[in-house]
Amino acid sequence: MATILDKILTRTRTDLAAREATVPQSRQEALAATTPPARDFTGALRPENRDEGTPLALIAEVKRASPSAGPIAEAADPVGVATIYDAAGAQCVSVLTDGPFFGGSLDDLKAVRSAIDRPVLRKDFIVSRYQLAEARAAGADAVLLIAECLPGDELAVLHAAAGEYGLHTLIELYEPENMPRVAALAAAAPERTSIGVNNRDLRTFTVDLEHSLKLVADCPAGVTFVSESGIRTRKEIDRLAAAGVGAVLIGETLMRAPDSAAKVRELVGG
Ligand SMILES: O=P(O)(O)OC[C@@H](O)[C@@H](O)c1c[nH]c2ccccc12
Repeated sequence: MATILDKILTRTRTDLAAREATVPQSRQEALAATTPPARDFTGALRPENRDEGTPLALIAEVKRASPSAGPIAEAADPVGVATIYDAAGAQCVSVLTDGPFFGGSLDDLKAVRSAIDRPVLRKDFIVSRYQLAEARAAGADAVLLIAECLPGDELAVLHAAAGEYGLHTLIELYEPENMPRVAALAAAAPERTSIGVNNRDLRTFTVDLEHSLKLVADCPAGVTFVSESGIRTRKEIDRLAAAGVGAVLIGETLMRAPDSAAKVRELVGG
């Protein structure tokens, strides 16, 4: 049975081919080369760059909709949301740029990047070098690479290519069997790589925080471990922090909060 991830990847490849036919790779490369340097996404998550008493770092996500939740905040203004995250003290901002399944766009990312001074992550399903050039050309400071989407040496190839563009990488995994190759890549480039474990099983959409609590033990020293998805309460965050989780990636809880600044402070405030 085709999982949601299979469906997303099929669509991603179709849309990518269309973009490549309109704006050639060479053009994206040229745009990327003239984009102001990337901000230090990986460094921003480190403990020395957080206020005293903050349990861990926050990557706050701009997310209008998702396959698991349906519409979340379809009319949300990405710049307005990101500005609130920034002012409330999130260390980094993640912007979904997938259109068909998450209602996002590269224009959202561009607008957010120029409105705030925090590092910005392009959250998408990256399967080719073209998308890396495109990310940097749009101003992204970091990209998500998903181990389950990049079998064999594809993950290592794109991770190296991201480095060439000056992009930092958040490497995500769900399947524990992917941890060894993810950990090896991160340990070899800890200044530009973090590891994220998704708590959401993309086959069933079930969320289980225990998933990252189990895998944090396998994170190499000096690499920030990010727990992703389904995080709702300060209690959960304190528990993750106590287990050695260095950062959390939160979308839905913040997007749905009537006062997202207050929610940021409640979740990660000192
Ligand atoms: O909205 P949540 O449950 O807080 O989750 C955020 C983030 O972890 C989730 O959006 C996500 C994690 N990995 C992904 C990969 C692609 C798209 C989205 C995601």
